[in-house]
Amino acid sequence: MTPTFGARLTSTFATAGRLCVGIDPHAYLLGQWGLSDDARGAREFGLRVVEATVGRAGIVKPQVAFFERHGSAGYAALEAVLGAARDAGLIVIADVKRGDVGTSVAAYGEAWLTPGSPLESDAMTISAFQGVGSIQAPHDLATAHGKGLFVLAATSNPEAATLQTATVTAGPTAGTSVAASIVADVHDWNQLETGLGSTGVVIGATVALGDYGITPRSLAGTPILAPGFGHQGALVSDVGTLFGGASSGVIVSASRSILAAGPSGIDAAIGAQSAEIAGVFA
Ligand SMILES: O=C(O)c1cc(=O)[nH]c(=O)n1[C@@H]1O[C@H](COP(=O)(O)O)[C@@H](O)[C@H]1O
Repeated sequence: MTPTFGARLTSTFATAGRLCVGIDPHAYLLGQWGLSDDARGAREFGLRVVEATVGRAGIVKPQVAFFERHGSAGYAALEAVLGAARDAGLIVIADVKRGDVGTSVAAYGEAWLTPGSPLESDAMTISAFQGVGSIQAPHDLATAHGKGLFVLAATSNPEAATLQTATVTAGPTAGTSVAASIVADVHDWNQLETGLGSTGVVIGATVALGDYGITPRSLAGTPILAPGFGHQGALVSDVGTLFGGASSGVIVSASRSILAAGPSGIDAAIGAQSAEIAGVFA
């Protein structure tokens, strides 16, 4: 039987740690790396990051936007990077942040989570701001194939707080914040699994859970993709303060702070970041 995504994540935490290396080929980074700002540059950049991650961390997160900038050639580059990462045994989280009415988001799920699809990944980021019910089809598809979802809840960008702390006025989660409501619905899904579930949430390491009314207990069994470390200012040493009892589900995600090391320094940068995280979680 195919292992669940939650089970794969649990064993990756044990064997390779919980660093997620973001693959974000910003134009300025391609320049710093001596690469062209085109699909070929993005491909070489992505493949080099994958190579550097193998043996030093277990998870990568290609940010699809930086490949999409280059059109269809960028997508071909992305396919090569996704394939190389999956062939190397890394967990690949496609950072696509898709969201739409259910029938359309179902097709997004098929694109990123169907085994054998050109863009096959192990998990995708997804938006439930059209209602958690709108992502039921990708959830079911993910479950069927041992894949995962990471649902945006409390994102790292400061301008998101006004909307994400707004109060839900109807339904079973009435009275909670939008972010806490999403966390609660995801928690319900994960109760159907034992151990770490396969549906995660995205909670920025730059936010305070209390400001959103999110309790560590409501995150039990839910993987947490936590971007915001490094360039956006969050410190790995603060994980315990930020996530408390929910820390065991945290994936520490960083992109620019690692990628800025350049092609010759990236191996050491990933190794050092992994070691720091291992020290904090020891
Ligand atoms: O889903 C994400 O990964 C994400 C969610 C969020 O709330 N904030 C956030 O920064 N991200 C992504 O995480 C990465 C952060 O990059 P750095 O700030 O360079 O580490 C980018 O690819 C963002 O798109």
